[in-house]
Amino acid sequence: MTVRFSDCTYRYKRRNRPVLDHFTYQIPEGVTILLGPNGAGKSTTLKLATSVLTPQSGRVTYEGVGSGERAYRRHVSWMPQHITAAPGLTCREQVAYTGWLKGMNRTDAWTRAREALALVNMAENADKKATRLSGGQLRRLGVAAALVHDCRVLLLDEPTAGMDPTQRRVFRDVIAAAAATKGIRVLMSTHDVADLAEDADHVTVLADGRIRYDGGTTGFLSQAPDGTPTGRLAEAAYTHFVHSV
Ligand SMILES: Nc1ncnc2c1ncn2[C@@H]1O[C@H](COP(=O)(O)OP(=O)(O)OP(=O)(O)O)[C@@H](O)[C@H]1O
Repeated sequence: MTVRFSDCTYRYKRRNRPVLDHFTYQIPEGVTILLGPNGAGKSTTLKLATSVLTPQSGRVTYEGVGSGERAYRRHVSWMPQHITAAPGLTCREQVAYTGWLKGMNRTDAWTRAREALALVNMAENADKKATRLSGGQLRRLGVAAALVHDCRVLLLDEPTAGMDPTQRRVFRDVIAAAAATKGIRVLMSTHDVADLAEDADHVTVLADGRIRYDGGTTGFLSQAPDGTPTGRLAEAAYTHFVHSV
């Protein structure tokens, strides 16, 4: 049960070339990182999957439900790039409020907000004002808000941008644990090739709107040239797929 792109073409207004041209893809199981150079089409792909954009031709579906339908958004959730702390609300209130906006009743939203915060290691901050969180904590609050209802697919567009290495590690551990606990699929774009590829289950590399690699992390790393130092395998494999095809 996943999000599928079937023969999708998307072109921005006033651009001759489509960003995605007859693009077919499905979000794999577990945690997938979406890599690609600037302008490759990662954000466009994620925006189509979130239903913010609609393809001019082709379809984006979850189990046959089109991305424009209300039911689609029950299964597919996303974290915005910029999380805003709601003034005056505690973390639990902010997450519960999101649940309520998504159609949950107040009691369920309140209970599930506590569970979602625990899932992202924020239980101890439940009663803290959201405006007092650090940047890394605020993104985890964003993940809790995205997970407050029972979604099956979670989309994240460069969620670790601007984080320091420690925050990045905490964040991706949280995502991996949440994905495993809830059995959801996660698609996460990133430029942090070096330290993320080794943690993901799956890697998709996009360049010029085309998929250059879509497979397991081990297969991805194995494409690094012989003799590449261990710490640089992901970067070397990425360079191979982006520049040699
Ligand atoms: N609103 C828009 N209007 C016109 N062109 C756009 C718009 N948004 C993106 N583009 C163009 O579409 C192409 C793909 O952009 P997209 O943001 O999907 O790439 P990306 O892989 O996410 O890039 P980055 O890594 O820089 O965020 C780029 O050439 C970009 O300039």
